[in-house]
Amino acid sequence: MFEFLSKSFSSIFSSLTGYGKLTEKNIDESIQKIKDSLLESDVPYELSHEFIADIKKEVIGQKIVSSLRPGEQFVKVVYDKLLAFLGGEYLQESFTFQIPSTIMMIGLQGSGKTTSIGKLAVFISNQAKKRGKTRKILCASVDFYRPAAIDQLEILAQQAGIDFYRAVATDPIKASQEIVNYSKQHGYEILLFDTAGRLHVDEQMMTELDEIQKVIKPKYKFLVVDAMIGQESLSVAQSFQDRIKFDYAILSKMDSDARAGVAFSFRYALKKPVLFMGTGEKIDNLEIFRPERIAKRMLGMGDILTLVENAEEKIEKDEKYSLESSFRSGHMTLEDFSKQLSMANRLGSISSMIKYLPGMANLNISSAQIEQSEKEMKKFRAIIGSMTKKEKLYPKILDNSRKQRVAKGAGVSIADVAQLLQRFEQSQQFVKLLKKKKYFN
Ligand SMILES: Nc1nc2c(ncn2[C@@H]2O[C@H](COP(=O)(O)OP(=O)(O)OP(=O)(O)O)[C@@H](O)[C@H]2O)c(=O)[nH]1
Repeated sequence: MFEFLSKSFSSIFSSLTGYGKLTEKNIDESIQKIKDSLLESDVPYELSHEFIADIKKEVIGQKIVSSLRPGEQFVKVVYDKLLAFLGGEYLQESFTFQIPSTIMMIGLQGSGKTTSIGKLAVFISNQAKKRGKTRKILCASVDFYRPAAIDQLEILAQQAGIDFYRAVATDPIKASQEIVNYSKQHGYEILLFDTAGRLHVDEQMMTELDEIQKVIKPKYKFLVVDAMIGQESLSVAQSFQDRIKFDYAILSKMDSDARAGVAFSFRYALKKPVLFMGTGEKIDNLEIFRPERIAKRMLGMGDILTLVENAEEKIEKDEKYSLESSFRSGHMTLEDFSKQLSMANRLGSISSMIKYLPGMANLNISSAQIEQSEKEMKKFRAIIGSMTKKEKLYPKILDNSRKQRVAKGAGVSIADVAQLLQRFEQSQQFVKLLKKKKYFN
């Protein structure tokens, strides 16, 4: 999703860092490259132009700070501007829903409203759990337009472990009142309310949504926007804003190969914060939209923190293992390595992890290479699984006969065992390097 921008941004910045000072000529070249990459990633022309004009104004009028090299100073200007575009004053690190509240989902058909209800339910439940609480959450739908939509919500509610109510009335307005009454009577703290979308912005849909909101009086109105439809989603969002007004947006399908244009433009164009982004079809594929982190990802600075958080969410408490701690300490044993491999397995594919790592956007890793690495990872886990605890702690004791035993146990060749040990050694070097570079200080 963000790789496209980061690739061109990182190439600009590495070319600029070579210069002793910023001249108007090399600034112009770099600025043109940024503009091209914005346009290619589907940012509307006027927005790209505005972004670039601001940067130029700032860089040219700026004195070079002595502690920064010119290239670094340029990066800083772009980063600050990017941050303002992505989030401005709204730089949320977390978000808590008020209790009680009704959350209304609006958006075009297929934008991801129903899926996002399941994801929000999991998000709210997990947040409460962290504080030792449980939340009474109900979901319901008035999507009588697409017959399977209500059944889909019922299935999602089961997966998310929340309650579901099917209204008896089949008129959207009457059903809305019925759902609100049911929710109040049963003391629900959160009501997640799904509405019908249409394939295009449509007057009938807007009128219906407006009537519904008058009945249910939502505390939060979320517009769900499919990031895959690109620039057009901005005008769709504007239509919803004009007629219904929404409080926040959720950008869904950010895992797709959609270009980053919507993420870049939404906040600035609509003057409404993006609160979450959907990063997959599964119920836990929801991330808070954190402008700082996204700006860094766009600039190719990676996002280890998000990776660590994903890991922490997915790993059971008793076996919780922090990737960060071995990175911080600069030490890693084979046991750590093995835990990281199984954690990576639970986190998803290597390809989905790679985008979080600094500098990776530049590497041009092919899907064949990723597939190969995934196979290797499986093999490595089997090999480590065949080792004794002592061997895992002190791999140096693995002489030929031990290696043979381990290979046999894992059903691999002795060369595979040697390869694993070599990889482990490289990872150790990498972790030491991170420590040395004070990556985490
Ligand atoms: N890859 C990916 N797929 C998603 C994401 N969010 C939703 N989807 C998929 O998009 C499709 C449409 O999602 P729905 O939640 O049914 O969309 P909706 O807005 O409720 O659609 P209607 O009920 O028809 O109005 C489904 O196949 C979802 O699995 C996401 O973040 N990533």
